[in-house]
Amino acid sequence: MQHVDTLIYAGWIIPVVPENVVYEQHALAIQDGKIVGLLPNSEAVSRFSGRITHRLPSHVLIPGLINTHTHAAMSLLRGIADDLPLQQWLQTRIWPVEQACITPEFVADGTRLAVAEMLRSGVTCFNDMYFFPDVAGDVAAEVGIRATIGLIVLDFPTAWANQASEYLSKAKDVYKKFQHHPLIRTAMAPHAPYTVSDNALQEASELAEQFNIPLHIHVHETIEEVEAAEKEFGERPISRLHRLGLINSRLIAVHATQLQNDEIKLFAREGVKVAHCPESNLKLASGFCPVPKLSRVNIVTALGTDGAASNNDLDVLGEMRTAALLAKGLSRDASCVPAAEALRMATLNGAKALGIDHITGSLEIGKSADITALDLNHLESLPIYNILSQLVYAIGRDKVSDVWVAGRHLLKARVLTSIDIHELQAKTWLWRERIVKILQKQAKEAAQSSE
Ligand SMILES: CSC[C@H]1O[C@@H](n2cnc3c(O)ncnc32)[C@H](O)[C@@H]1O
Ligand SMILES: [Zn+2]
Repeated sequence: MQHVDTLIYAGWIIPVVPENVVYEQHALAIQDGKIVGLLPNSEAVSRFSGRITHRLPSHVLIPGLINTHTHAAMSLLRGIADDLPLQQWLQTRIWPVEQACITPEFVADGTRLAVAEMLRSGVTCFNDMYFFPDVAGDVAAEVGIRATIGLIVLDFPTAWANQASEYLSKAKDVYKKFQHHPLIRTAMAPHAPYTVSDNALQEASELAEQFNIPLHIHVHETIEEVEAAEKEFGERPISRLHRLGLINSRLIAVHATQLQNDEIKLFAREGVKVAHCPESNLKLASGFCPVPKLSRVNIVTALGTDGAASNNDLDVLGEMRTAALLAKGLSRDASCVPAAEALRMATLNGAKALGIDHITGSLEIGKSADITALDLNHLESLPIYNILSQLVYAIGRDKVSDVWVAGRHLLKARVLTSIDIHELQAKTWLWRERIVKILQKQAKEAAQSSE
């Protein structure tokens, strides 16, 4: 009999690795934050005794979901600008507000709000890109969620830095700050080809190489982005990134809605990973990432929500469903992105994109106990013939009951254990008041300048 920290008896376990396997009546044993046993309940009873034991007979355990692209703190901007295309949304609505309200406090409170939402949606890891990445990393560490924090680079001044050289020097500091943290990693995060110069892109790429971390960038998000680059530089952004040395296996290409066949071949050859954000792309009418073509050539495609100001939620379970339905609808092939592939995109592929698939992304012995439990004993999720079908096509994030990150129970029967939600709600209401004032002032100024 082996004594372990936690033993979870479950109705079903979908480990993701091996592929297309569903274990019924199985248990997970956890010691020191890692999975040390995955075996039938009947055997677990005599092999393990848990200091804490959970009996979840109507639940399915899956690897914690991974949000491969978000701007966490933008949760505080949810709903301030809807029904606009990307550039209008960014330039006329989002950037002016960000210019007026971004502070370390905004990022701390916004990131905590996002983390609370993500944990309650079954997300155990997120890949962030936002101002004050040091603060976002501190919040993630304090709550106990796994995160890759984007070391942002832009070519214009913001509250975080004044010019590319300052962004790059702060990137080094933030990288060092989290270098040895067990849950927090970093990635270089130049915002997009249209906001970062050749020099800064190259330097960001060199730092990614030096630090051995991913490089995360919005690219080919819309046809307008590609056409503007062709007009201005006579070159498509991916070709420019290739010329500058950024097209390699560290690259997480976010959105990638405009891909020619030669670009897909290039991505496949170089091992580029794609972060597909179907709901943000739909809402901003940005276009469609060619997921079936990418999977045909084995490009790792993961899922992201983007920020809550363009999505407008951080629901990766919802993205799985949208990704599967969108791929089928666009290809007119119902077999495209089957449920198991959608789940792999939201788990293992996210871990692969972030270079942490040796740690997380599947429920395997030796990996971190990053686990999401969903309770299926509800009218909306019965009867159960096919658990994967239920997970991807039928249920919503409200069925997420429990979440563990590195064995730590962060969501217990839908209650967050490391966030004071009353304080968080109060702070969010205060931010709403401040942001409404900013919006009113900006609307007044816009009206005056158009008179
Ligand atoms: C450098 S901090 C991140 C920066 O990105 C902006 N942003 C949010 N969503 C998108 C998107 O879909 N495409 C491009 N840029 C986006 C965000 O507002 C911050 O300014
Ligand atoms: Zn984004």
